[in-house]
Amino acid sequence: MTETVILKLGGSVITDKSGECAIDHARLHDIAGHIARSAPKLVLVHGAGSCGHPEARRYRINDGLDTENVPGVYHTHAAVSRLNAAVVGALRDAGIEAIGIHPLDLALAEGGRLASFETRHIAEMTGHGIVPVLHGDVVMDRLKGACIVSGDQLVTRLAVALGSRRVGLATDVAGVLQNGAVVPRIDRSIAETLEISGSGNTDVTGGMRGKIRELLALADAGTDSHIFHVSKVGRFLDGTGHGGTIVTRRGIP
Ligand SMILES: Nc1ncnc2c1ncn2[C@@H]1O[C@H](COP(=O)(O)OP(=O)(O)OP(=O)(O)O)[C@@H](O)[C@H]1O
Ligand SMILES: C=C(C)CCOP(=O)(O)O
Repeated sequence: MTETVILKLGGSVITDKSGECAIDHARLHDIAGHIARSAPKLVLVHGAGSCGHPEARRYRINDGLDTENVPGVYHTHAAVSRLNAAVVGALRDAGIEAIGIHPLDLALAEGGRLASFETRHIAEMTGHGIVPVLHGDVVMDRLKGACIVSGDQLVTRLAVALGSRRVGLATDVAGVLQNGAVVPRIDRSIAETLEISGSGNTDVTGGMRGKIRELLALADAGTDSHIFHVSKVGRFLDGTGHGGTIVTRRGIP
């Protein structure tokens, strides 16, 4: 059986993160072309960038719901759903049988972590050549009312649920950087020695630090993952070198 590839497109690479829901349609067109050419069995996840992070921050979604911020559930979800429609549209224009899936509809969190997340229909879809396109989202939370679940958290959950061993995250940097140079492999002990911080733009899910936390947990569960510059999506899909970082459980061999 063909292996399922999980690819996350960072919000920073499909939107202009300094603006307000500024979608980079040219970039989406380019990425869709790479996916169409390599035609993997694929689950796509994307981040929110400027379509969701500004709303999540404005309505303080990660503080939990109170009497003031309930409308933020709608506004945050609407913003990232707009981006999801654009991603699905670009893929479909490239001839890919893509369909949008919204975590708000099928997930429940507890204290910011996914407590339940239905994935069986996603496996069915990939078996029929459909590319499900999920995204970081606002999700109802049994302890906080609501929270933001990042695309990075979804990636790790999907990889475990679908048994995927090919997990890639395309972002706006060449990989995890130390003094401007890519660190080719990191495990938990190496990560502790690096300066890994948040994003330079509005980001409520921890930027690169949040990403590495999720991916180290995935590595602990036995699956390595790859972080690379978005210009290397085609190379990741083809299995050729992407020049980025591999997050792994093992140290440098
Ligand atoms: N050591 C580091 N190496 C690389 N990037 C780092 C590092 N520390 C912090 N960063 C920041 O992390 C950013 C990437 O994380 P970010 O969350 O913005 O990416 P994304 O996944 O593309 O976006 P989104 O969360 O919207 O999906 C980089 O642009 C950089 O500013
Ligand atoms: C802010 C929202 C709605 C989702 C965040 O997902 P991420 O961009 O993958 O961190």
